[in-house]
Amino acid sequence: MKYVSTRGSAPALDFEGVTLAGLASDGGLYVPEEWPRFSEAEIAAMRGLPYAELAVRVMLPFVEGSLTEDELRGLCQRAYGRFAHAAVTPLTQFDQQHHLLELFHGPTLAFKDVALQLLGRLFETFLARREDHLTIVGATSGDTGSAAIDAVAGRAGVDIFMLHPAGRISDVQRRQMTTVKAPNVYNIALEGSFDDAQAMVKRMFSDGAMNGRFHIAAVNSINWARLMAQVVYYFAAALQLGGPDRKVAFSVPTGNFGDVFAGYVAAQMGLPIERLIVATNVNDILHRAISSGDYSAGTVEPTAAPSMDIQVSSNFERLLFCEGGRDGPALAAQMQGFDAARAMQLTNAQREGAAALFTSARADAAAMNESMRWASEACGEIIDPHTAIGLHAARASGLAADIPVVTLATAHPAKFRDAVERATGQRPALPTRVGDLFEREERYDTLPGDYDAVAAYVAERATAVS
Ligand SMILES: Cc1ncc(COP(=O)(O)O)c(C=O)c1O
Ligand SMILES: N[C@@H](CCOP(=O)(O)O)C(=O)O
Repeated sequence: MKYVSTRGSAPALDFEGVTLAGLASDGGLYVPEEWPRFSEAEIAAMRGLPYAELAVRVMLPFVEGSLTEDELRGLCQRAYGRFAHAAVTPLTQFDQQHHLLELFHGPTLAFKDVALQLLGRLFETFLARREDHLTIVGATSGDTGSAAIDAVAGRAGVDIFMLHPAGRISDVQRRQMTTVKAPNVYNIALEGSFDDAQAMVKRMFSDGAMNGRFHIAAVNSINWARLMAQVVYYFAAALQLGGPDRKVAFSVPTGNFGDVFAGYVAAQMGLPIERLIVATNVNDILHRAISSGDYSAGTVEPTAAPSMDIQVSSNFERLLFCEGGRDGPALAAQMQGFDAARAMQLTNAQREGAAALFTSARADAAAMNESMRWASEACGEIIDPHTAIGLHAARASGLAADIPVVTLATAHPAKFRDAVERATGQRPALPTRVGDLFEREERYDTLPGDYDAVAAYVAERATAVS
């Protein structure tokens, strides 16, 4: 399997190459040269498989040439062995039509664990084959950071520098990162928004001075391996609800467009999907882009669903590439225009291509709170604010009653206890697997929103490879 950059001028790489590269050298994102496709019979034969085995079946075509089936199986068994639920991503039911895919049974209580538990092990496997040292630089609005740190803390050959927007994530999210003591973990509270942090991470990949000395690597969803692992749970849910004989819709709380793009990949691989609903909070650039073609970034507004407080959504570029005729140079020009103006219009092909599978909805604070209350009062389920936004969009979707709609539950409600308590009057308890989070000492540095300050901080602490 070869991977190409969305901007057309970086070299094509194999799976090992893209996993270690993160962002492509031309600033683009890697996507498979073509989508592997399963027949209906092949998908039907996946019914009833344990999660780790399903993961092997779904991901094998993507790792071809870099991992054997047995190597992939060993990695999946170890990664998913750490989940607190035997089904890894269990499905529960709200009512006749609506279902909840619980993605928060991993060590750090959010869907990010599904991919990052695997990615940490992929790094370890590939590093064992070469003399190298990775300097992971990541940006987080709260959940990627803790999942990535859990996945690589204490591992040889890796340092991780994680930037979060100072004061804009929940106390549980912050402590899950800043109380980790491993010497290879560096937490930076950045004065600015998640978008500022993400822009700095991308800039570091194209900074010759940093790249020349360090092997900069990515744990954000710019790294293809993140999305690949997330494709699996779309298959898991659809198979339980009658797929491939029956179409299923998914409602996905969205920020960086990674999770919902994984659903798009599942559809390209042959999984019958009726609709992918892109659910945003008031930081609604993706809702505007899908509904009217207007991709223009405003100022980030802090909300009670902070992990989705994102305006510049990195994986949207992957969709624009795939639905815009896979024309790298044209997309590079379009993205340069966006970088300069922070605004662009989708082309007709991009709009129409997206409209074939995606719809969107936006939830403000009132809608989000009403959704948490409905789940609690009508169904006895406590859900987190991000999931509530997905559920709001699912219930507003107007899909025919015989189409099952699965809302992705992207975080455990205890990660956002204050917001959940405000909406429902109930304060979710932290699961015992996160231990004595509030007794542990925190360790992090605060830096100004200035690229040079962040680059100097990393350069002083990272391990040079040349
Ligand atoms: C809890 C939670 N829900 C939803 C999202 C949005 O996912 P994505 O960025 O893949 O669209 C995030 C962060 O990205 C998150 O942490
Ligand atoms: N919501 C995310 C933001 C980063 O997204 P990623 O999927 O690109 O890593 C977070 O929790 O950090």
